[in-house]
Amino acid sequence: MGDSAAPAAAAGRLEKSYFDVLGICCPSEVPLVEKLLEPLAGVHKVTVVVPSRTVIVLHDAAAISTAQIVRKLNGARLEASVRAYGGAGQSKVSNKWPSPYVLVCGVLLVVSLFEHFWRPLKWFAVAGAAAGLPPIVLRSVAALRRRTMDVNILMLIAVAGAIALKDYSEAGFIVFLFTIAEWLETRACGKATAGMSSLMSMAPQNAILAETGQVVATQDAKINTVIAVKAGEVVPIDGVVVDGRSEVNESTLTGESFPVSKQADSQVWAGTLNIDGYIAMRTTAMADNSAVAKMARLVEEAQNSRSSTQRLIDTCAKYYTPTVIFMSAAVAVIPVCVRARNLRHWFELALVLLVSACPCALVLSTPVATFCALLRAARTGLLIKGGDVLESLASIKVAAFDKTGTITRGEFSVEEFQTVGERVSKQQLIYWVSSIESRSSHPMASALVGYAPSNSVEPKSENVAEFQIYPGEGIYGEIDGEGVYVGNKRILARASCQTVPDIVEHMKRVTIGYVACNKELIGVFSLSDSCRTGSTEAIKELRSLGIKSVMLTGDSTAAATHAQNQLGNILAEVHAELLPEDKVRIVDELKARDGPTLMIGDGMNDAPALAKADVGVSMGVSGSAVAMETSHITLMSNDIRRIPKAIKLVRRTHRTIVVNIVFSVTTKLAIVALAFAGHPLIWAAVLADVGTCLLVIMYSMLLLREKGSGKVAKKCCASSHSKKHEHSTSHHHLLQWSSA
Ligand SMILES: Nc1ncnc2c1ncn2[C@@H]1O[C@H](COP(=O)(O)OP(=O)(O)OP(=O)(O)O)[C@@H](O)[C@H]1O
Ligand SMILES: [Mg+2]
Ligand SMILES: [Zn+2]
Repeated sequence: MGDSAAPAAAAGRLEKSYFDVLGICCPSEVPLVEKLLEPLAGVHKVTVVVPSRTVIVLHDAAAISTAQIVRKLNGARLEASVRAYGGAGQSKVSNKWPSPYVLVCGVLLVVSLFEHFWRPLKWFAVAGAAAGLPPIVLRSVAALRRRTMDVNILMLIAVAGAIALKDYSEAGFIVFLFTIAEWLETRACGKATAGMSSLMSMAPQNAILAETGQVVATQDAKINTVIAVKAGEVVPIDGVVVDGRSEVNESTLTGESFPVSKQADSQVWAGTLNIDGYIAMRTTAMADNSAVAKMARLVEEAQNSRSSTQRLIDTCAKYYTPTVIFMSAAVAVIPVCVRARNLRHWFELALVLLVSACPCALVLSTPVATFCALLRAARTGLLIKGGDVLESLASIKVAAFDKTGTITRGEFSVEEFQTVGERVSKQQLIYWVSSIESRSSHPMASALVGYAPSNSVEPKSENVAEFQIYPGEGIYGEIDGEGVYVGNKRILARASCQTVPDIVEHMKRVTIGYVACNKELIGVFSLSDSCRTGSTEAIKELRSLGIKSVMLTGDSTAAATHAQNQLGNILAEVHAELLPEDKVRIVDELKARDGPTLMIGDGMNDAPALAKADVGVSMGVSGSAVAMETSHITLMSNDIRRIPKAIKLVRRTHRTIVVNIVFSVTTKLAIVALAFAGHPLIWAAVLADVGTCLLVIMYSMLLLREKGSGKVAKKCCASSHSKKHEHSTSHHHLLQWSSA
């Protein structure tokens, strides 16, 4: 909400409000809602999310209030209500029973079934139809006033036609089927809506100030406010712990339910649960900008980016309805003009065609499935940014992984640290390196900064001047009046340093860093990192899905090969010593050679490659906002096993959509074919229309259900144990440098 408000602040306060609109039963109501709201003064943008029956309105709060919008929608019998930020979904619960209209209609219809015993009972069917009609009539009138054709009007014509043909029980059945199916659809969609709103209401609405104990609205809390979170409470805003320690369950964000321990300086996220212990935390974002709020916004916006399949369907539907209505009119009128025999038959055929003009099941086939898949993915800690991404993800052939921070943990430890030559003492070298590195956010930097205190050195980033980053090489900074370069072999060339040392055998497994000053090598260090738990599993699973995995890294060939060995040589290709632009080039080559390519990176200097790939996945909830926005998918947890899972989910979604489309098209065709073949059954046409709609929704909902879940084996990759062993032995070696 805050985001969208910012640019238009001058035009008054723009607000994004959510409305639950139960009356949206068919995509054909979308234009109705748009036509209703868009002309209103103060309304800037209207978004209709059919699967969750939500209308999102961007409006100027000063010019038009939410109450006015609700009144407008309810004027068209759309059963709208405001959804409060946080407190969503209650209105859905009241839908346990169908409306009294439907119930009365049903009872009267059952009574009329006994007309064979007593003829006058047939009038009960008419009464039943009349009982169920009022909501349909009111909505038809509303639609007519807006000059939009909608399903209510089609149904009304069908009922009128059936009565004109003196087919009273048919009329009653049409009304009953239509209204009961509508209720069932609402109920079915309720689950999806509830899931969506639980995503939006994960963070509590109030926060407690740590100093005064005062309760304030989360939305009003400023950045750098210290708030208190007691055991059992949900963290209201993103922030950093300043005091206390506790275990936090982050499953709402990451989908992983094991507790994460937090102490001073740990980051905590809004929407996560403080299990035990009291923490005081300093907020680092406004409530609207917390990771969870962004996540909810992204899922909701994903609705707007329609896949190509859906665009195709929408275009077809646009021509389909008028064509069929025109045909139906022709079938009704022409026989009358040519004085054909059996006018009744032609009239029935016309009515069947008319009812079949509603393409709702086909139009719903993609968005409901997409919606459920996006929601399901979000619940397991995977933010997918649009329906179109689902489609590309389903056809991925190659997965390119960044190494540091993606396949490996990105948590380096300093193995060895040595001076070269006599220019500086080890203490001074550590001081220089750690101070310069404290300006960098590279995963290696934090290891080097953390190495200083253990050698009784305090890094001073304020003493560094002219700091510079050379992507894929290293960094430069001036300290104590000296220009110091830290980085890989490439940085030595930049530092015009002649001496390139040989590397001894045991060093070939690790990442080596060089320190140069005044065209001279003054130090070397080695860092090691280990593979993430589950990297091997993830890559194996991808292979079983027919997807080839490759590694793209800026690190040395030695370190890359070592990681490949740790993984048991399951990567099809390893490319090392790459600059960010090399990664882009290789992604391009992979796309041309092997097909649709997925790129997974930690988003820092991988951003161009992520953007180039067909699907870019960025890692981590802590990833910068930019990374989250440029990638197509954000992995909220760092578990890359979510990738093969996501691919399975989207492939399943793809199958669901195909089934939906085939099913809804064939039923419609069958009914029309049957009618032309001499069996124009109006009630069957209505049943086919509302029934397929309902089945499409329910079938898509199955995507929300877990399939063989909850069994994420917490297996450690076997090689990580042997790796630890190697570390301890390598400490005993001394570096032998053959520098001149
Ligand atoms: N701040 C830094 N301090 C020391 N060395 C650095 C620093 N930044 C980069 N380097 C060196 O440059 C190399 C390439 O860096 P780059 O960020 O492109 O890749 P990476 O993130 O280490 O690896 P990957 O591409 O697998 O994520 C690193 O392996 C490291 O040797
Ligand atoms: Mg990286
Ligand atoms: Zn329909």
